[in-house]
Amino acid sequence: MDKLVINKSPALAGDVVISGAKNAALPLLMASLLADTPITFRNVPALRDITTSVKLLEGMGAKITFADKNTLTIDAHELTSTVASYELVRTMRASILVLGPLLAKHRHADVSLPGGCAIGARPVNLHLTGLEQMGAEIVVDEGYIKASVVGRLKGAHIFMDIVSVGATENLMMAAALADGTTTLDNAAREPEIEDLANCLNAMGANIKGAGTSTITIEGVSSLSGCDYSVLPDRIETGTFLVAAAATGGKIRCLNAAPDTLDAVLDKLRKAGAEITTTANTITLDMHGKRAQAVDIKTAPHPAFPTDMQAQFVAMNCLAEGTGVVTETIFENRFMHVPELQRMGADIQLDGNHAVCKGKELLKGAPVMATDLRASASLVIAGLVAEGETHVNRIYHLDRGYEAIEVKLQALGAKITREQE
Ligand SMILES: CC(=O)N[C@H]1[C@@H](OP(=O)(O)OP(=O)(O)OC[C@H]2O[C@@H](n3ccc(=O)[nH]c3=O)[C@H](O)[C@@H]2O)O[C@H](CO)[C@@H](O)[C@@H]1O
Ligand SMILES: C=C(OP(=O)(O)O)C(=O)O
Repeated sequence: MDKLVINKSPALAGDVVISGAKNAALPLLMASLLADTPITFRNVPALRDITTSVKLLEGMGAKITFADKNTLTIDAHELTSTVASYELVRTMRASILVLGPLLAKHRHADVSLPGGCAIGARPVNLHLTGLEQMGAEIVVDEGYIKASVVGRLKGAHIFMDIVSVGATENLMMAAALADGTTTLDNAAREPEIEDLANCLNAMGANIKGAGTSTITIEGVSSLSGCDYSVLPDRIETGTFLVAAAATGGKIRCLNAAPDTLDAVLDKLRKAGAEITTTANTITLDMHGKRAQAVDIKTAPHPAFPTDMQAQFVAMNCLAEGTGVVTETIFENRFMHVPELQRMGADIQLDGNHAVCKGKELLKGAPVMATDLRASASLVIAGLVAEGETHVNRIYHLDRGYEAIEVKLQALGAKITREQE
């Protein structure tokens, strides 16, 4: 397995081109299962999770061709199987998103239960009860969700008592081909939900209200392919901005979507960054200053995203003052804290709060992380720590960041990828 070797780096400077969003691309790829004709996706990030999704869809009989590393065409109108096996699902939880489309189009699906992961238990009860409300018969047997429906799924009024990105996406895709109208209440409002709705509408669906907490889907009898460009990755963007802020740098993110990052940009401004935006660029300038520690509380969009929490913890560790970081989405999302402590960070964990006292100095160390954003936070810490940091087991980082070391090198970071 590869590792990243990082040395204390100068203030990051220059331009970085943002990739398409992992969390938009994954549901979009699964939505191709609904289409009767080929669908082309552009701005698809070259990531391990995309490779896994391609394997998953190909395993079901979909034909997939790449025009280049970020453009692919999927023809999934004829499938040979409706099974998503444990081997693939366990490496990527978003595989659960094949359930709604398979059920809606092919009327049955066997999808491995994703199981827990490093950041929490992550149950899928809302996905299942929503589909049951639409008429699906679901049993969980030998670790598999075995779902079927006689005839078409039926539109339903579904209230979700927890805001869930994945459940909203799965149910929206299922409802697109259902018979009648579905209303999703207390729906997630993440930009990736809007991106999926936009693509489904381009395929012929009739979805209104995506991006608000009530989504109405008028089912249609068939969907066709289209040509769709994936939304820019707001979490990748935020990660580069925080890396620049932690190093006192000045960077410009190109091909970004500033509108999707309000809560993150607000916190960066509070940390002392000067931020300017155009329609698709974000410039951050710390004017060489050390960041101020900031308080963060994660919550569903449009509040502060849990996927940016770890990166801000890393920044707070070297900032001026004390920042209290509160995680409200996942019960175990402080895996980066013990590793940052090994680098000398002063962080006190108290339930779902991490109290980060900024220090003048962190020291490089061998570290590793068991989830994606925790790994990103260790990379940021490595850029500002004295000496050498080895971020081991970067499997997770490769799930969600396209060529992170290449993009950081171009900004002046001292980072290389080596064999462990
Ligand atoms: C591929 C993708 O888009 N992943 C994102 C998605 O994950 P994902 O869609 O898995 O996250 P959810 O929004 O579903 O999870 C939010 C909370 O709801 C709970 N829950 C969820 C479903 C359910 O049936 N029952 C239930 O209790 C979860 O355990 C969690 O505590 O949103 C998360 C929250 O913004 C992000 O961190 C992930 O990066
Ligand atoms: C938690 C994340 O992803 P996933 O839902 O794919 O595990 C993430 O992107 O930070």
